[in-house]
Amino acid sequence: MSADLPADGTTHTMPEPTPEPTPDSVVDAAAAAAHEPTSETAVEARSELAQVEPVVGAAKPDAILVADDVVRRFGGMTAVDVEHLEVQRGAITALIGPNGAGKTTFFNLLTGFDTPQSGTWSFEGRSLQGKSGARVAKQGMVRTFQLTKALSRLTVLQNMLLAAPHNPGERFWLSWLPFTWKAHEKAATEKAVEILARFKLDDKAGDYAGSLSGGQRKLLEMARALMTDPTMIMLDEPMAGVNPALVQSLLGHVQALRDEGMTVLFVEHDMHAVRHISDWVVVMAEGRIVAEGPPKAVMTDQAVVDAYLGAHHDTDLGDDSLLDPEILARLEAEEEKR
Ligand SMILES: Nc1ncnc2c1ncn2[C@@H]1O[C@H](COP(=O)(O)OP(=O)(O)OP(=O)(O)O)[C@@H](O)[C@H]1O
Repeated sequence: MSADLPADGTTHTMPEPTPEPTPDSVVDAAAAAAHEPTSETAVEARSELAQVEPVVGAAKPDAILVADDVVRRFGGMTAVDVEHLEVQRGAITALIGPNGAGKTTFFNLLTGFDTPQSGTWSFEGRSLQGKSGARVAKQGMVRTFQLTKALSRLTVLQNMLLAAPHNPGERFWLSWLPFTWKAHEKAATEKAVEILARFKLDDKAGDYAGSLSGGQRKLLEMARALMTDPTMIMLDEPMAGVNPALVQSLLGHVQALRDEGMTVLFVEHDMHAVRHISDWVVVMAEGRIVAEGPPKAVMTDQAVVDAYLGAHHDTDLGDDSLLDPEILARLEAEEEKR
């Protein structure tokens, strides 16, 4: 992780232009949204989750992340009080809830960017308690960061290289051996360009990250995380501030990660972004998990409706107008198949 990243996991964003929808982004979205699972893990995860009872704290057949009694208080206020959560391997799990529900705090705790008053949690059977964000990432659980001011002054490629693991240039004694870091830099650059191409950002490699549109920044955040070949990717509000045309493309990219066998957990407060792509939805309100289950079941759960309506009366539980009708039809057809 870069020293430029804030230690407390907070984020800073710069004002950004809203890009016009382009035919390319829509075509790209259509291709991505039509993506069918290609990994056995993803197919298995789906069918295993279909057998799980949608109750809070439900055991998962193949849990990759397990959290118990995680409590975080700020002064007298309890921001997070999660009794038990299991996240299924190979699936997309959405952590949703109204503003102030404790999602970001819980996310920061799990990824080593904040410390709870109590609690235990483990990833692939190994405890993550007390481990720093960098150690958590080394174990294969990698989170995205919103572009900080410092990172936006670097080029897209420099951002990617900063995220590369085991950069020998960072180690004093290795920095004296040019052949070591040159070979590493070459390999890292090739990998970065390959990942950027996947997100159609390769032609932006030399541009300042701060010049990217909202949607392109989100893609760069995902691309950076992939530099470490994670087993599980944790996305921090992947759709926030993104132009509707690119939302579809982003959803497709998130699905593609899952369909290649990665486990995805993402935090989002907007329901519409969640219901078409998630295999499982976990809902937080006032620090606690109030519901979990498949998207359809969760959206009609009274505790969820109450939590959202209690937090803001004008919350829209699913604005499909953000989705292109053709993409929406495909997503709905996929949902039906599940
Ligand atoms: N560093 C902090 N100091 C004091 N209170 C905090 C701190 N961080 C979060 N909180 C409080 O904890 C509660 C949960 O906040 P959190 O940001 O985790 O919610 P959230 O569900 O992510 O909300 P949003 O969707 O608005 O981002 C809120 O009441 C918030 O004000």
